[in-house]
Amino acid sequence: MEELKRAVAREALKFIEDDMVVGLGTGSTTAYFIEYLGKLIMEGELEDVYGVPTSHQSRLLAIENGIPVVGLDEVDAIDIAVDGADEVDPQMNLIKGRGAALTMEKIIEYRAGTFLVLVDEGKLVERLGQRMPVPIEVIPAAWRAIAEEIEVFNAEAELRMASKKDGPVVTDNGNFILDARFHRIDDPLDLEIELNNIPGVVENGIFADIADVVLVGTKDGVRKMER
Ligand SMILES: O=C[C@H](O)[C@H](O)[C@H](O)COP(=O)(O)O
Repeated sequence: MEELKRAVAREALKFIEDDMVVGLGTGSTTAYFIEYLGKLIMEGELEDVYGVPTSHQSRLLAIENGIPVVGLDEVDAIDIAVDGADEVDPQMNLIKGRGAALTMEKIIEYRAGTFLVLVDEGKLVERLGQRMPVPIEVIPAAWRAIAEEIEVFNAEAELRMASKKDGPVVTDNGNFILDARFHRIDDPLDLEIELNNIPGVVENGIFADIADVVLVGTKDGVRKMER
């Protein structure tokens, strides 16, 4: 599994050129990409490349690996964003947010000229929600009211609890995460919009219609899905 992640991360380097501003995703797959990108920059193979992190994790990793980091409000545009995903359907709609970084990820990836997704073949599903719940970032005071409201969508939502801290996971933005299991997601784009209409929802982990290229690591090599 780790080898498949490394393979897609290496392949993603082919999309990076001098003078690019690169959105740096969050998670274990992107961590390899950040490591390899840093190496190319440090060796002088790539020049004037800047990274815009999507989380504390990617910011720390970028600094550690020698990638110059800038904030979203310091750049005119993002040329490409590179990130992992938790599920990918045949239309390249995604579920993201296992690492609770979905809000900043979506803000940056929505604005990128190209959004490149890196997954292993185990993440491919026929229908979103088949394996993973949809993470929803919520304002803390509203978590219970939103969890109840989500039942209208034929789903059960659970407050995500932390493992190395007592109590709930707190996102980089100071909010809580609800993990919502939907019985069936027929229209990802529609559900993404509907969930964001609930007051107190900051963002949700359905990324419909924004991925441009998906690199899939398989035992037989890296496969490319494209719009
Ligand atoms: O919040 C986390 C992100 O959406 C990750 O990009 C996603 O969970 C994939 O992570 P990994 O590459 O570790 O499977």
